[in-house]
Parts: sequence; structure tokens; C-alpha cells
Amino acid sequence: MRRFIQKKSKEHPSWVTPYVKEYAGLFLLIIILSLLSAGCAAAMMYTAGALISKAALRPENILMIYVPIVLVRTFGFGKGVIQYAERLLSHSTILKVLGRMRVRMYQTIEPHVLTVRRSISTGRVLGLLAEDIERLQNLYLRALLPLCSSILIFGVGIVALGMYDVKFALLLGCFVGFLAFIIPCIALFSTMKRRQEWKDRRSRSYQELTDAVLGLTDWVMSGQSRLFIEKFKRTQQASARINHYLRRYDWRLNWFVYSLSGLVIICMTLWAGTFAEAGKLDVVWIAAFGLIAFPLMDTLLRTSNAIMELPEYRRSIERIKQMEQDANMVAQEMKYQVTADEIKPFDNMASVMLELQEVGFRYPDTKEWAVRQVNLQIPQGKKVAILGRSGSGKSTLLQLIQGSILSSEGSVLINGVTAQANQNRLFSFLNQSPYLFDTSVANNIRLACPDADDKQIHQVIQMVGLDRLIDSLPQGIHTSMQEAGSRFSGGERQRIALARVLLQDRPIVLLDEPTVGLDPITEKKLIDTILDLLKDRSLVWVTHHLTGLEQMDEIIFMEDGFVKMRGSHQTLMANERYRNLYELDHFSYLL
Ligand SMILES: Nc1ncnc2c1ncn2[C@@H]1O[C@H](COP(=O)(O)OP(=O)(O)OP(=O)(O)O)[C@@H](O)[C@H]1O
Repeated sequence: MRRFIQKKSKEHPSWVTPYVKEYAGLFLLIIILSLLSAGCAAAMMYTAGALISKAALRPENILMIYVPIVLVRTFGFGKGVIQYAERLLSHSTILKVLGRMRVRMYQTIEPHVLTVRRSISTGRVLGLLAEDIERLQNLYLRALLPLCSSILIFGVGIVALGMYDVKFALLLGCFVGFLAFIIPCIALFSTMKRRQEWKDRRSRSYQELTDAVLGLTDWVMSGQSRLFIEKFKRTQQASARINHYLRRYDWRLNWFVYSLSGLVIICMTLWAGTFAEAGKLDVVWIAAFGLIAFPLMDTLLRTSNAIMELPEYRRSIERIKQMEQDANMVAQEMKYQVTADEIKPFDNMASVMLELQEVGFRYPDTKEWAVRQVNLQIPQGKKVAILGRSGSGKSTLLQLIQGSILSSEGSVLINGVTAQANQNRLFSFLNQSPYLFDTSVANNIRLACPDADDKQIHQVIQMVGLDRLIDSLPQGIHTSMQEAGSRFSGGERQRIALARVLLQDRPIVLLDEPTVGLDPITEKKLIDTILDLLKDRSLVWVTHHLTGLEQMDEIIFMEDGFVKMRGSHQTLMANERYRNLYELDHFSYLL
């Protein structure tokens, strides 16, 4: 458990403790509710036991039976209501925690999106992380909270029993502790290797399948699809065998633990019997002591599931942390260490001057320059397009502008300050495949600005022209993405990402081929919307297409890292090469 709680440092805070601290009050309330619910169940059985015993005697007064009947009903009713309240509260709290985690993940990756994209495919990374983060809800719901409640119930139960008989309480405490806590730990360690192997195989085969689906056409074209299917089947069968073994093991373990828990009930009844014989306990309470053990053991034995699942949660946390570190590391590797003098946040966000002076960049351990001698001035509101063949240096130039990598020579300045120093406040980014999370439409847009209210969300939705579509969804902006996701086309997904950018309200927007994969008409409409909505912002747009270039202030052609041709659309039209390219691209668009 310490491994879950402790692994943190100032730079990499834990993915569990900050949220537990932040919602400590709610967590405490959930634990109290779960204790009350277990208490009601125990009290119900206890009074039911007393009632049965009393009813077997000849009561002097009908009230002797009637009071326990009312109590049994009250506790029975209370258990259901409190348990329901506990579930509602715990799910609502966990959803709040998950929301915070998603925003944190987005904010970690978003500033480095240009550099991270090089080594890790962003959409897939975010997908994986969303899955892992979702799994963490079970860490709270099925592990941390039940474990806390069980430990408390265990402690309170033993202390209460100790008030009658210390020796028996200690003996029973050891036995129950062994059943509820020690046996699951032993079982976990003895099967750890196999569990790990099963998880590894499963994720490997998932990766293989994803790869195969992505490259389906190539498999079919090469006539090797049968080969792949057979190999995949073999992997699946091997992991099914391990899974079968583990399920049988878990089933036997549960059977063993629950059988032994029967012993606890027998011990309690026998102890209450001898206690009554010695005249220390009224005989009617014998059954009560026997029955109270049922609900308490049931709650305690749930810890075994929680303990068995701990490694799974640990791996999820490790993967998330790893990704967080990778994202920072990839960016740091090429990053410039900003000196304190350079971190001068400037206030005038409405007028930002971006300037590249003789900028050059060489990737570590390479001889070739990826970008060389680039000069560029982008005053607020200027629109610049960067074109060039694959490998000509466009993305590297975009990263230099964003400040996520440091120029090897020359400088990138924003209002005279290094871009990197103000990176998080200056740039928005729109790429080829914006990721939509499995949460509501509103939350997907709000990701870029967690404080935005519903009114602002509606406003940006209207601006990007999605209001009719979103209003037609069953719950409008609160419709879950899972329900709505399939209804969004590529262009509409880009519009949602554009709504995020609008909400972010940053002076410079970097566009990395956001229209790739769209049909020409949708592409043209999207470009018009982007240029219209972002008219006050500076734009740096990496593209392979010449559609929409008429509206740009400057077009830059990159070749082998150098700027080979530049100018406005009108001036470049005088250049035969540009005119040919434009006509070719425009002709294909008209087709
Ligand atoms: N991380 C890296 N390490 C070493 N070389 C790199 C790295 N990233 C890019 N390069 C090289 O730098 C040059 C410019 O690459 P860059 O990605 O900027 O080109 P691009 O025009 O954006 O290409 P594309 O259109 O395919 O994205 C290429 O020769 C590329 O191989």
C-alpha cells in the first residue's frame, strides 16, 4: 500500500494522494457511511438473533418481542438506505477525482504535443492513458475505500469483543486477520508471476491486433492474413490457458476462505455459549453473537479482492507516471534551460510579436541541419503557412517556434523574450487527430479551460457551427462522448478541437495539418471557419495542401531545412513553380 501512497516528488506528484487529500472530507464520509451500513447489517443480525431466542422463551411482556422486531426492521431499512447513499457519494467523489486526473494529464501533454508526437503517437497515448485513468476509479472504489472500512470494522469489532473477553478477542482477531489480510497476500505473491505473464500477453496481443487492424490492407495485399490470424489465435489460446488457471485458483481460494470463515461463526456461538454457561451473558444473546459474525465476515472478506487487484492498479499508476515523465523527458532532452532573467511574463497578451532570427537546429547526434538560417517575423494577427516535402523541416520549425526545442543557432523571441519561457500561456495547438475522451461533450471542450461554464461552452460550440448537431443529442452538451462519438465525422471532431482552442484564448495558434483526411469540401469549409474565427490571432499553419493559401499573409516553402521560397500568394503567383503547384492542387480540389 505504501508504494501507492508514497511514490512522489515535487516534480512528479503522486497520482493518488493529492486527490485523497483534496477530497478528504468526502472520503471520510464515504468510509463512515460504509461503517454505518456494515453496522446496521450487524445490528440487524444481532437483534434478529436476540429476537429468535426471546421468541423461543415465554416472554413476560409482548414489548420484549415487539422492540427487537422494530429494531430489525429499522436496521434492515437503514442498511439499504445508507449503502445506497454510500454508493452514490463514492461514485460522485470518484468522478470528480477522475475529472481532475484527466485535466492534469491533458495539461501535462498538451504543451509538449509537438515534441512528444515525434516519439509517441499522441492519440494512442491519450487513449491508453484514458483507459488507465479510468481503471484508477476502481482503486478507490474497490480497493482503498473497502480496505479502510474493513480495517476499521476489524479494529472496532475486536475492541468491542475485547470488552467481554480479551483473550478470545485476541485469538479471534488473529484468525480473522489471517483470513482477511494474510491469506490474500500469500495468494497474490504465489501467483504474481502468472498474473504478470497474463497481463503482458494480453497487452501484447492487443497491440498486435491494433497494429494488424491499422495495417489491414497491407496484410491482405501481401497475402499473409491467414498467417497473422493463426499466430494471433495461438497467443490468445496461451493467454486463455493462464487465465483459466488463475480463475480456478481464485475460485478455490474463495471457497477455502469462506469455509474457514464459517469457523469464526461457530467459534463465536460456542464462545457465547460458554460465556452464558458461566453466567456472564444472558442466554438469549448466544444466537445474537453467532449471527453478528455473518455480515461482519462478509465485509471483511471483500478485502481479499481488493488486495489481489493492487498490482493491477500499481501498473496503471506506473504507466501514467511513465508517460508523464516521458512527455517531460522528450521535451527536456532538446529543451533550453531558461534562465531566471528570461522568465519575464509579459502582460500584453493582445499584442505578441514572434521573431525568428537566423534560426538553425540540429537534432542531438546528427550531422545534418533539420532547419537552417530561418528568419521570420509574425506580428499579432499575421497568418503564415509553412509548406514543403516530407522531411524538409516543417515540424521542427513549428517546435522551434513553440519553444519546445531550443535553436542550435540564432534565436526565437516573443516580444524580445524566449518563446519557451511563456510557452504555456501563448500557444494553442490543433493537429491532425484531436482526441475525444469518453466523457461528456462539454468536458471534452472544457479540457482546455477547466473553469469555463456551460454558457461559454455553448458560445464556442455555436461559433464553430456545431450548435445544431449538439442540440440534437439526447442531453445536449452533457451527452457522453461514447454515445455521441460515432455521430461525429472527422470535420466535426476538428471543430470540437477548434472549440477547445477558442476557449483557450491564446494569442498564437499552431496548426499541424488539421485538415488531413478530410474531403475537399469539408476541408475548405473548415479552413474558412478557422481563418474566420481566429482572425485576431497569429497563425502558423503547416500544410501539404495549397487550399486556403490565398488568405495567408506569408507562405514559406521549406527544402532541406532552408526557406527556399517565400511571399504572399499574390507575389508567389508570379513564380512559375508556385503557380504550377497551386493550379495542380486547385484543380484536384475542383475535381
Ligand atoms: N527526433 C529526431 N532525431 C533526429 N532527426 C530527426 C528527428 N526528427 C526529425 N528529424 C529529421 O529532421 C529533418 C526534418 O524533419 P521534420 O520532421 O521537421 O520534417 P517535416 O517537413 O515536418 O516532415 P513531415 O512532413 O513528414 O512531418 C528530417 O530529415 C528528419 O529525419
